[in-house]
Amino acid sequence: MSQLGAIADDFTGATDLATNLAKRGFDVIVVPEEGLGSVDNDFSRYEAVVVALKTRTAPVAAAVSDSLRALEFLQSLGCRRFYFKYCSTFDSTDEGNIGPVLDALSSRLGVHRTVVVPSFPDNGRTVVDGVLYVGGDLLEHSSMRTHPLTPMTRSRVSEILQPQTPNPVAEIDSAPVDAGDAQLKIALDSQTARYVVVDAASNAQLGVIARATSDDILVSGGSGLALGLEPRATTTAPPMTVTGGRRLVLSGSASTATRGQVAHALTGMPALKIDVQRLLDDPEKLLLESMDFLAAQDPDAVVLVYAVDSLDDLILSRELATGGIDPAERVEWLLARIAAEATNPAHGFSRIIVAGGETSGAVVRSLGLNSLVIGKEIAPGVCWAFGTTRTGVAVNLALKSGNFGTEDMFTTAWNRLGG
Ligand SMILES: Nc1ncnc2c1ncn2[C@@H]1O[C@H](COP(=O)(O)OP(=O)(O)OP(=O)(O)O)[C@@H](O)[C@H]1O
Ligand SMILES: O=C(O)[C@@H](O)C(=O)CO
Repeated sequence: MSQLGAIADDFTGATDLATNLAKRGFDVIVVPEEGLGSVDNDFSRYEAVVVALKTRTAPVAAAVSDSLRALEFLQSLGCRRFYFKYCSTFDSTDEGNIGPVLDALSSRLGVHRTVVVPSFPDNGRTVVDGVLYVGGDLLEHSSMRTHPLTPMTRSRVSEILQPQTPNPVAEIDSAPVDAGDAQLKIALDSQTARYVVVDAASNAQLGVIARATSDDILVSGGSGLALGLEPRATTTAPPMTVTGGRRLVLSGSASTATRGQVAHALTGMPALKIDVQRLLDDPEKLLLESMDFLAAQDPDAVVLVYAVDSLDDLILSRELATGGIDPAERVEWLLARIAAEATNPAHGFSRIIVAGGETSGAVVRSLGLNSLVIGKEIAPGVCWAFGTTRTGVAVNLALKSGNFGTEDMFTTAWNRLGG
């Protein structure tokens, strides 16, 4: 069987998908965009390769060209089946990139029909009658409505995707899914639309969709669809390397779950909140002060640097944003620079949890990681990973999507790392 090649539109999404592939027994590696040209790596032993891009909120042309470059890389490895991973809450406005990237990938691959399956029931994301729910609430009534970058104000997946593509988007409800994979395949094969949103509210239904599309060259969705793939024989992959350096949490996420995790961590963890006004005024000075703060903490403590503990922080940032400087970019810049400085042996941090997809992309870019080996699952869609920075420092990272993970995750995830 040839390798599965996946393209994820953000970094936490890539490790989310890799977590679920590993759960199905796949020996899987995540390759950040910077690693695509790396000649040092041999990815041939992996059963699945997930390319991590930072294209979710990129300009459309850049998202398309990066995705095609990732596809060419995966084809050069010999992959013949592809999985385009986007967010289980879609995270894409009318100007968004999911439609254009699907158009580009399917045209390049000569594919006439691709399923659209955002469901991830283990994290409460389900599609019923074409409508996306988050923990039982309509997507448009969930916290995604106020997301700083990709506010979701509709819930019907076809209505979100259709404005992004000239190709028709159809829907298949749960009846053919519940009739089993042969019936679903007939229903899919009778579609003339290029994209077909398929209902799924359980892992059993995702299993049916995965079997019905097992011959498809291209599938698309959240990471949940991977939980439906046929399990592989137990992997013979060596265990992930565990480092022993200092521990850090970098949170640039404003999501509801992250704010709960920050509040929980603040009850016992040394913490530094980013002062956005000072970040806009003198970013280099704030970086220096942040590093002084880290250096002053007990080396055995987990240290937290965070951007948001209340939605009021985002309102304040909007008020402060002047002169074309984007506070969100500045926050990403600061957290990424802190990660790079903190992993310098002089500071000694090598175990880091990063909260937020965009934030994770900025941090992984800044560290210059060429690949991420996947370790133990921490929570649905979140795992430990291992990589080596461009300066040769071995690090363990957990990249956490904004709304994933238990409230005590910043304190307890370390227990899953072992070592
Ligand atoms: N105080 C702030 N003011 C303005 N922007 C901020 C502030 N704090 C964080 N941000 C920005 O908000 C964005 C949060 O996006 P990110 O993807 O990292 O988290 P998320 O949306 O919660 O996670 P996910 O995409 O995984 O659901 C980042 O660009 C971050 O820099
Ligand atoms: O699919 C999800 O919900 C996550 O992997 C994600 O992409 C959030 O950024």
